[in-house]
Amino acid sequence: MKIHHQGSIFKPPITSSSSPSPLFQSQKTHDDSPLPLPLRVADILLFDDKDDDVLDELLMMGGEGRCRGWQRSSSCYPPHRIAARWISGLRRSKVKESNKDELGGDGIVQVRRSMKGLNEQDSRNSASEITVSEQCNREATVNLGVGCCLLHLIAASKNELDKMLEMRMQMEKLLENVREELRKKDGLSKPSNVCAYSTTHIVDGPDFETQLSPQIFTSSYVLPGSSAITVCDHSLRWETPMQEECSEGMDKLEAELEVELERLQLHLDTVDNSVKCPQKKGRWVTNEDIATSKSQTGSSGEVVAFVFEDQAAGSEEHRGVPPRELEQRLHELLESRQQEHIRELEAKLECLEHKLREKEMEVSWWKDTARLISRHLPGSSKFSSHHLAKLLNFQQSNPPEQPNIVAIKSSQRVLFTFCLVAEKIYRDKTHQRYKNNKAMAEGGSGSEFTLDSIRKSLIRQEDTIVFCLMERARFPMNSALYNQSLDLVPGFSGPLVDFIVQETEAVQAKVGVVYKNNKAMAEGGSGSEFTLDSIRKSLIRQEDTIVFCLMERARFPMNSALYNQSLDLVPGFSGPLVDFIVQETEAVQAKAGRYVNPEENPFFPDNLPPSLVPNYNYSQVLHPGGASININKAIWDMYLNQLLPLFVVAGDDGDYASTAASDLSCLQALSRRIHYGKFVAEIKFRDAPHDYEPPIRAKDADELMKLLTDERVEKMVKKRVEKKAIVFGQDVSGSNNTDNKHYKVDPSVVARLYDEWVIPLTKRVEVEYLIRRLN
Ligand SMILES: C=C(O[C@@H]1C=C(C(=O)O)C=C[C@H]1O)C(=O)O
Repeated sequence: MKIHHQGSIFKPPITSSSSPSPLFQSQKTHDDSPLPLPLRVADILLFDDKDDDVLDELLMMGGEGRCRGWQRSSSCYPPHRIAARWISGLRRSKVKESNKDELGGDGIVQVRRSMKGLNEQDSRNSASEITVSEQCNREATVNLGVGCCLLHLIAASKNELDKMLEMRMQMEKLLENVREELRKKDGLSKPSNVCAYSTTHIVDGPDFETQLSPQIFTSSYVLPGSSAITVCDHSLRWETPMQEECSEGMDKLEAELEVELERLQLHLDTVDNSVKCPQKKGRWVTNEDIATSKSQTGSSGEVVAFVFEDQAAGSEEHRGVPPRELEQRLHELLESRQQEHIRELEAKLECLEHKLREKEMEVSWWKDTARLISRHLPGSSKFSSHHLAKLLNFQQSNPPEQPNIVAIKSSQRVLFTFCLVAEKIYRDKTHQRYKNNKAMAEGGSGSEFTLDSIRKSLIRQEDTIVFCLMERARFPMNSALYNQSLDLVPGFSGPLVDFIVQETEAVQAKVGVVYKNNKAMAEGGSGSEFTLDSIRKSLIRQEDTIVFCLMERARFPMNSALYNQSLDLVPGFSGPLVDFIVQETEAVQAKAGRYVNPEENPFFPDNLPPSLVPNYNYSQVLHPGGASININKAIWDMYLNQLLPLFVVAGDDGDYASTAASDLSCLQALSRRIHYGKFVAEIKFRDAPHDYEPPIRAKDADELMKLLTDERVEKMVKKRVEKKAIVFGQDVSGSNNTDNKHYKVDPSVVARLYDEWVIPLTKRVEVEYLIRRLN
C-alpha cells in the first residue's frame, strides 16, 4: 500500500500560528473568527513524523477552537489523536522494515520502534515477547483498515458536532439580537418594519428545509446590518441559557407583530392583494430571497412578506412602520383608487351627456316637425298628438336594452312628453295672443259670438269702409267700368268691374277665403297736372293708404308659415304661400290692365299675362329709359324681414289668404309710393336740367343724391306719417275721452318706416331714374 503525498489538495502544515493555513482562510464565521474544516482521514494519513508537532497543534487548536468540551490531558486523548499516533507509528515501522529489507538490518528493532508510536511505556515491557513475522504484518494491515473505518466514523461525528456548534453559535447570536431588539422596543415602542408570513425551519436530518408554516412561526426579523432573515424558533429555546427572558420578550414581540400583521392583512384584503404601494419604496420578500440570504436551496420564490424600505437611500436601519404612516399609506392607496373610479365615472357621464344632447336635438327636430304639421294639416292637433304618441309607442316597443341606453330612451320619452305639453301650451298662448291681438284691433274679443263682440267687429269695419271710400274718392266715377254693354274684356261678357272682381275672388277662392279687401285696383294718375307740388300731394295721399294698409295687416299675427320657403302648401306650386297669392293676384290685375299704369310695378313681372282691357290713356311723362325701373325685390325683402316683425304680433291664426292679401296691399302701396320717385325725379330734372345733366353724364350718383334731396320736406313727411298713425290708428269712440293710447300700428314704427326705408328707397329710385334720364 503506497501512500501518496497529495500536496495539491493539502498544503504543507502551517509553520506559524499567525499565518493560518489556506484551509482556515477559506471559511469565516460571521464574527470573522477562523472556522477550521473538519479533520479528515486523509489529513491524518498524510502526516509524517516530523509533522507530529504540527499534528498535535492542529488537534489542539481544533479542540480549543471548535470543541470546548474536549480537554487535553495525557490520560484522555481524543480518539482521532490516538488513531493518528497509531497510524503514524505503523507507517514509520513499515518504512524501517522496507529499509531493512534493502540494507539487511534487524526487523525486530523496527517493529519495536513502530510500537513505540502506539504506546511508548507498554512497548518497552512487551518488546521481548513480540515475534516479528509476516502474519503479524497482515494483521497489522487489517487493523489498519479497521482503524481507517473507525477514523472515518470519528471524522463524520466530528463534522456533525461542528455543525451543531455552528448552529449553536448562530442561535446565540440570534438570541443576542433578539434581546437587543427587545431592549430597543422597550425604549422606542416601535413595531417591526417587516410584515411577514412566517417561515419554518424544520430540522430534518442534517440539513434545514425552509417551508411556509404559519402555525409554528409567526415572526420574522431582519438582522441589523444584514439583509438575511433569521427565524426565531420556539422549539430551539432549550439551546439558550436565557430562555425565560427570551421567551417573555418573544411573546411580547410576537403579540405586537401579530396585531400589526392582522391590521396590515386587513387593509391588504380590503384594497387588493395585487396592488403595491406606489408612493413608498418596498419589496415583496419571497422565500427565495430568504433562501438566498441564508445560502440555502430549495426555494420556490413564493411571496412571504412585504418589506417597507426606508425612503432614505442606504438606510440600513429597519424599524417598524408607525401605524399612522401605515394608515396614511393605505389612505393614499384608497384615495388614488377612488379618484381613478371617479375619473371613470366622469368619463361615462360625459359620454351619456353627449348622447343626451344628440337626443335632445332629435327631439327638437321632431317637435318642430310636429308643430308645423299640426298647423298646416286638417285635424292637425290630433295628428301631432297621435303622431308623437306613435313615436313614443315605437320607442317603448323596442327590445330591452342596456340600463344606460334605457335611461337615455326614458329621458327621450320624458322629452317627447314635455314637447307635447310645450306644444299645447305654445298653441294655447298663441291663440290667446291672437285673440288679444284681434281684440285690440277690433276693440273686442272677436271670437265670442255675442252682440257686444259683433258690435265691436262692426266698429272695426267702419275704419275699413271709411278708408275704402277715401281710396275710391281718389278716382272719378269712371262709368265705363260699370257699363253693361261695353264688353271690354274679350271673351268676357259683362262690365269690366265684374271681370276684375270675379277673377280676384277666384284667386282668393283658390286659397279658401273670400276676398274682403275692396281696395281700388288702380289709382290711375291723372297726369293732367304734372308738377312737383301735385306729385307731392299724391305722395301725401299715399301716406294714408300706407298707414291704413299697415293697420289692416296688424289685425293678423305673424303667420310665419305664409312665408316659409320649405312648406309647399299649395300642390303644384313651389314656394311660400304668399308668393303664390301675390303672383296669382298680380296675374289677374295684369289682365285688368293694372301694370299698364306707369305708377304700378309688379313684384313678379315675369310671365305676367297681358292686359285684357282697353288701354287707358295714361300720360307718358316718364322717360322711357327709367320707366322700367323696378326695385320691388328690395321692397319685398325690407317689408317681410324688417318691417313686418316691427308691427305684428307673433303667432299663427291660420288665416293665410287674408294675411297675404293684406301683405299685398301693403307691398303695393309701398311699391307705388317708392316708385313714385321716378315722377319726382322727372319733374326735378325738367325743372333744373342744367343742374342734373352734368352729374347724370358723369353718372355721379352721390352728386345726384345731393341735388334731389330736400331734408325739410323729408322731416315734414316723417312727422306727418307719425301723426297719421296716431290719428288713424286710435280707437274712435262716441265720447270725447282721448285717454285711449292704443294704436292699431305703433306711430313710431311708421315714422321709422319712412325714415329708414321709404324715403331712402324713393331717393334711390330717383337717382337710378336720373342716371338713365339722358340715355
Ligand atoms: C320725394 C322727394 O324727394 C326727396 C324724397 C322725399 C320723400 O321721399 O319723401 C322727400 C324729399 C326729398 O328729399 C321730394 O322732394 O318730395
